[in-house]
Amino acid sequence: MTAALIDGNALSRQLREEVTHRAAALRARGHTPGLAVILVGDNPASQVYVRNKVKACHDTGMHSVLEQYPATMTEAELLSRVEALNHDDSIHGILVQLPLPDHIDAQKVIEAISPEKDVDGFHIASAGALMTGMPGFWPCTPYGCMKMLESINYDLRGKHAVVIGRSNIVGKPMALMLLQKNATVTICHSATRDLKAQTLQADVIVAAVGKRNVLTADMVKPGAVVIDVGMNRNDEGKLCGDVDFAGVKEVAGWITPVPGGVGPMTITMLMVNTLESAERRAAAA
Ligand SMILES: NC(=O)C1=CN([C@@H]2O[C@H](COP(=O)(O)OP(=O)(O)OC[C@H]3O[C@@H](n4cnc5c(N)ncnc54)[C@H](OP(=O)(O)O)[C@@H]3O)[C@@H](O)[C@H]2O)C=CC1
Ligand SMILES: Nc1nc(=O)c2c([nH]1)NC[C@@H]1CN(c3ccc(C(=O)N[C@@H](CCC(=O)O)C(=O)O)cc3)C=[N+]21
Repeated sequence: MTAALIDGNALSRQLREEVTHRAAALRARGHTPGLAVILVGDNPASQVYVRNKVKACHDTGMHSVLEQYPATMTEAELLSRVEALNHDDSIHGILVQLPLPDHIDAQKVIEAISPEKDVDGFHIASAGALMTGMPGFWPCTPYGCMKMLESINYDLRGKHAVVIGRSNIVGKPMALMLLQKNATVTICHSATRDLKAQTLQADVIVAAVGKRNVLTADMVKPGAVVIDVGMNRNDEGKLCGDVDFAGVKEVAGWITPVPGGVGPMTITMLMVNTLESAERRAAAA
């Protein structure tokens, strides 16, 4: 058996087309959606990601500003930039690219972003809204994974979902979203004793660890849905996920590739969140 591919590029194209239409409607009413991206330091991977985000804004007819600062920027300087963007009416979403240099407290910077503009969904208010089922921005990566499940009409009710990883930006919100759709959810992490015993029970597996080959074919129940969030480099320097794709695709029912899976969906959901922020703002104006 060979798994069906869930194509993040194709699904992104489809969703971005809808975003483009809704952004045009807002522009026509004088409310151009705007995203501000702040990058501190010169991490080459971060530079690629932020450029992709700015390009996605351009492609969907949204306004974007990219603010780049040297790694020597102080925390106080960064907080004052965030504060200025909180009050900038042309900006509906603020994203501070992570990781930040060690001398800056990332959580403090995230909490400085106005929750109305927290399109990353990292603010404590956004996390609380997700946990309690209140309206708020959902973190883009797990939100994109949910859209991928939706795209195959997957009914999560009563299914067993295993999330590997418990970070605040991927694993934990992923588990909450699956729970909200009535899955039975298990969260695994570095202290989990027998990962394979857990994943073999799963109808849906989300791997969000950051290590190659965390999930191999012997760990997957035939027909399961496998979503690979990981972004790693293999020995040849090529991008790869947490899943042994070649092996697992022979067992799984559906699988997401890396590249071309969750990565592009993350950027797409950032566009969706920014658009919705602008729509809310326009409705209140
Ligand atoms: N596609 C995309 O758009 C995005 C991709 N990513 C990628 O996803 C991956 C995860 O990111 P992120 O959540 O930020 O990473 P973190 O490093 O914050 O979290 C990794 C998690 O994996 C757990 N873990 C580590 N080793 C094991 C193991 N052997 N078995 C089970 N669990 C383990 C850790 O456990 P513990 O808590 O106990 O330490 C932790 O909870 C990375 O590769 C990252 O690059 C991230 C964001 C967006
Ligand atoms: N405040 C903040 N918000 C984030 O959302 C955020 C962040 N910081 N820091 C880093 C992680 C990582 N991340 C990715 C987004 C897209 C791809 C992506 O588009 N990947 C392409 C390949 C890109 C390439 O070729 O390198 C793919 O998978 O097909 C990857 C990773 C967002 N993150």
